[in-house]
Parts: sequence; C-alpha cells; structure tokens
Amino acid sequence: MSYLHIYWKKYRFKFLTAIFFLSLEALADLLQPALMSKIVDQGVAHSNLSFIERYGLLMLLITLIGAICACTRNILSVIVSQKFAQDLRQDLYIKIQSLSQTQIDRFGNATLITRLTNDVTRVQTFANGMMRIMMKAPLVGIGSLIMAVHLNSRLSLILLGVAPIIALLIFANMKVSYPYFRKVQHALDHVNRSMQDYLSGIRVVKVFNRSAYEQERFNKNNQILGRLSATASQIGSLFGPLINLTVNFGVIAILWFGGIGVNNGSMHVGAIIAFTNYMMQLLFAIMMVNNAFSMLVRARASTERIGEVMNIEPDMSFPNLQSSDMVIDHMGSLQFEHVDFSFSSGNEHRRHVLTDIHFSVLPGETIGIIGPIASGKSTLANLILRFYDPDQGAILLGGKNIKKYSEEQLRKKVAIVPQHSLLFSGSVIENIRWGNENASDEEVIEAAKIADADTFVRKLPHGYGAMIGQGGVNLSGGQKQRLSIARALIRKPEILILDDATSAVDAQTDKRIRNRLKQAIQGLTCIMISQKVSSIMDADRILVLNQGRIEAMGKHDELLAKSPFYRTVCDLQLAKGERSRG
Ligand SMILES: Nc1ncnc2c1ncn2[C@@H]1O[C@H](COP(=O)(O)OP(=O)(O)OP(=O)(O)O)[C@@H](O)[C@H]1O
Repeated sequence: MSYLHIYWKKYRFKFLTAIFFLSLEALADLLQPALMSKIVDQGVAHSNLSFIERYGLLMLLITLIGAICACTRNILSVIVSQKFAQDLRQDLYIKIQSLSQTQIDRFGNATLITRLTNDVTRVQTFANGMMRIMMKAPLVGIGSLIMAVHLNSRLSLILLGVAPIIALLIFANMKVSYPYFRKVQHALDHVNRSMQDYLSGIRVVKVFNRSAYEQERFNKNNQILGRLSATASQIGSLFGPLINLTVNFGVIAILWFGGIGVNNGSMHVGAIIAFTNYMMQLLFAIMMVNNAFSMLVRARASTERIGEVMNIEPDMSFPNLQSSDMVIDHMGSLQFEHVDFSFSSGNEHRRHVLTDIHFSVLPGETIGIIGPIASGKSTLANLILRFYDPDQGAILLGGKNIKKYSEEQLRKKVAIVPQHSLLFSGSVIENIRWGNENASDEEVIEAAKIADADTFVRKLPHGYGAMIGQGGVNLSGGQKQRLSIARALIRKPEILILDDATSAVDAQTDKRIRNRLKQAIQGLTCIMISQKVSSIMDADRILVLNQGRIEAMGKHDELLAKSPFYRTVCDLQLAKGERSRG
C-alpha cells in the first residue's frame, strides 16, 4: 500500500486539522456528563438556582463550540476525501494507460473499470469516515474510560472487564469478514464483465436471439454477488448485537452496584447518571469502532486491488527521446528480422502465434497481407506499433529497431486503421482531427476525399459538423471504416497499415480508395491486410501468412504459381478472367 504515501504527504495537513477539530468535538462531548453530574448533585440536590444557571450556560457554550468544530471538520473531511479520490482515480487511470497491452489483457477491462470506480469510492468512503467518526470513537472511548475511573474507580472495574471482551469480538469480526469482502469485489468484476459483453455485442445478441442466455449469465453473476454481499453483511450483523449485549450487561452491572452505593450513601445519584452516560458514550464509541473496522475491511480489500495495478511495473517501455535525437536513414522502410511472438495470459502456457517472420518492405512500397482466419495477420500489424514486443527477433523501421523510438515518434510514423473501426462521440470533423488535432479544415476534407468519405459526410444533416454517437452507432460499417481511414491519413504517417479496413465497403469503393491512396500519397509505405484477394492483388508484393508462418511472398502472378493457399483463395474469390493481373 506504499502508493498511498504520496496522498498522505499531500493531504496530511488538512487531514490532521480535521482530526484536531474532531478531538475538540470529542472533548466537548466528554465534558457534558461531568457538568450534568455537578448540576444534579450540587444544583438540583441543594436547590441552588444560580449554580444551575451558571453551569447550564457553560454546558450550552461547550455544546456550541462542539457544533462549530463538527461543522469545520465536516467541511475539511469532504474536501480531503473528494480530492484524494479524484487524485487516486486520475493516477490509476494514468497507470492503466502506461501498462502494456499484455498487462491490460491479463487484468481484463471489467476489473480495471471496477477498480477505477467502485474500489476508489470505497477507499474514499473510508478516508471520509476516518475524519468524521472513526478517529472520534477511540477518543471518546478512552476519554469516557478516564472520566469514569475519575468518577468512581471501583465501578470502573466493570468497564475494564467489558472492554477486552469487546476488543476480542471486533478482532474476530475483522478476521472472518475480510475474505468475503475481497470475494464481493471479485464478484462485482464478473457482473461488470457480463454487462460490458452485452453492451458491446448487443446487436449480435439480438440477431442470434441470445438475450435469454445473456440474461441468465448476468443473473447468475448477480446472484453470486448478492449471496456474497449478504454473507459478508450477515457476519457483520452477527457481531454487532453480540457487542451490544456485552455492553448492556455492563450497564446493568453499573446500575446494580451503583444502586447499592447510593443506598449505603457512598455514591451520589448525579455520579451514577454521569457514569451510565459515560458507559453509553463508550457503547457508542465501540459501535463506531466496530463499524470502522468493517469499513476498514472493505477498504483494505479495495486498497489491495488498486495496489495490484498501481504497484505493477509496465513491462514495456519507450525511450524518452526528442525527434532530433535520432538519424533515420531509410524513411518508410520496414524490416521484420526472424520475429517470433506468442501471447501469454498469466499462468497459462504461452500461445505461439508468429514464427520466424522475416521480410522487408521498401519505402513507398505497398504490401498486401493475406492468410486464413487467425493466421496472425493483425498480430503482425500490432507488433509494428509495439502493442506487443516480439519474443525473438527484431522489427526495424527506417533502419532502426522500433524499440529505439519514443512512443510519440513511433505513433507519428505508423498509423493504423484497425479491423474494428472505433469512433468517438463528437462531430465528424472532431473524429477525423483525432488523428492530428492541428490539421486545417482543408486537410480534413482532403483526407476525407481520399478515404471516399467526403461525399457521404456532406449529405449528413450538418455535414462535417454532424454528431456521431458513442462508437459511431449512427453510421454504417462502411462509413465508419472510411472515417477511420481519413483519421489515419491526416497523421501523414510514413507507414499506413490498413487491417481489413475496407471489409465493409463494396468492391467499387474499395478500388476507388486504393487508387486515390496511391495517387494522393506518394512515397507512403502501405501494408494492406485483407481476406479479399481483390483488395491486395494490385499490391507491389503480397505476403501469404499461414499458421503464423510466411508461406510465400511475391507478386500476384508469382504467388499463383508458388502458394497453394493463394491459388485456392483466388479460385474461390475471383472470376476466371480476373485471376491474372492486367
Ligand atoms: N490478445 C490476445 N490474447 C491471446 N491470444 C490472442 C490475442 N489476440 C489474438 N490472439 C490469438 O492469436 C491468433 C492470431 O490472431 P490474429 O487476430 O492475429 O489473426 P488474424 O489472422 O488477424 O485473424 P482474422 O483474419 O480473423 O482477423 C489467434 O489464434 C488468436 O486467438
């Protein structure tokens, strides 16, 4: 939990000031029964009105000071806990951004969201509670004990007998319920995951009529969450009454022995009232400590879960270089040198995806990549962007290992249009400018024209100002793809990767985009991944990937002769006259 130190350092002054006001408030609470005892024994018993007035006013003044302290402490506690939670969420977000794709895959999106929201809120609630009641409880508890001993040391023995039993019960509560609160948070991850899966695949769920199945899945996870939460709370509510019972035994014992004391004249009624008052304050303090412990147990589980993310070191790093620090010899060239890659997910064995990938691309060349489903095409593209690092071998960009580029340099040089177009809520122009926020309106329109998006954008109700819903829900698949291409082009990259980026557009549009790309961007190195032969057959060279290995590489006509896979795909996809180029 070392990551919490920085927040302690930042907010300790305000935190300690809140605790100071809390202590004054506790002191005001502790003085009340003693004053009351004086009023009863010296004012009421001797009908001394002026004594009652003086001490009554003093009690009012102390109550007023207590109230002012409570208000100040409340304001401070809200400020500190809100700002602390805001900082923690922000830092956690930045940490998640710094993790490699492998590390994010290992955690999973749902649990990261729960940690960023629900877990942070739990820690915030605890921090707020500390400044409001948790610190007050021990102060009032210990203060009550001291005042009670001062009032009557023999009756205090009862308090001293009751206190260790209660401490033991609180400890047992903490020990038993802690594992359940961890399980509750874990179950919450599952509920979030099933909701996330449903929302991201809502159309597929509906098309396949799987709503009932998804509902059942959600229901199952929700029931587990409900069961675990109930068990955790039941454990807490079992210990609460036990503690109550123990304290009430103590109160009865005090009244019993106090009654005997008043009868034989060794004690005053006012003192007994004050003693039971301190006993009740002690009861309140103990209940608060018990609540504080159950909050602590929950917060501890959440703090550990946040710590699992905060304390992890990113397993991929980028050098911190300025663009001018590196001399690039062959802009736009790309080389894969005997690259091997496998996915690892936690303790699971590694899943080999790419083996001995060795090829080079010249500046300005267009390379088509084709291969069966799951042959590793997208993974190969992801390696160029360093979403993952190879297990063996190296990837060279402009003659330099990509590991030598800063993240900013690499992302500037290589742009990708991913397989699944992802747009953001905002206008069309904002979405295209996402690729380069400094691009002028003319540059945006130019990129849209090359991506064959300009015509359909102008037909939208507000043209380039038309709003796009979250994820681009109000656009067709082909429209989303074309905007994604425009967004990548506006970066003016040296290497453009199109990962099945025209799968949702018709053959004519596909051809138009390819022709425009070729004409508009001279010298742009292009890697086109596609399942459609028509999309890549005009490429300068084509790489055939099969089961993670390069089956063949060459021009369309050469591959017809030397790659069985390529020949079969051409036979299936192209009409006889189309098979030979030109
Ligand atoms: N994040 C991941 N974690 C573990 N395995 C993965 C991950 N991403 C992909 N894979 C696996 O790697 C293999 C190659 O996937 P990849 O997406 O590169 O194939 P592809 O050739 O692009 O497929 P497609 O043509 O269907 O898009 C597949 O077996 C896939 O299950």
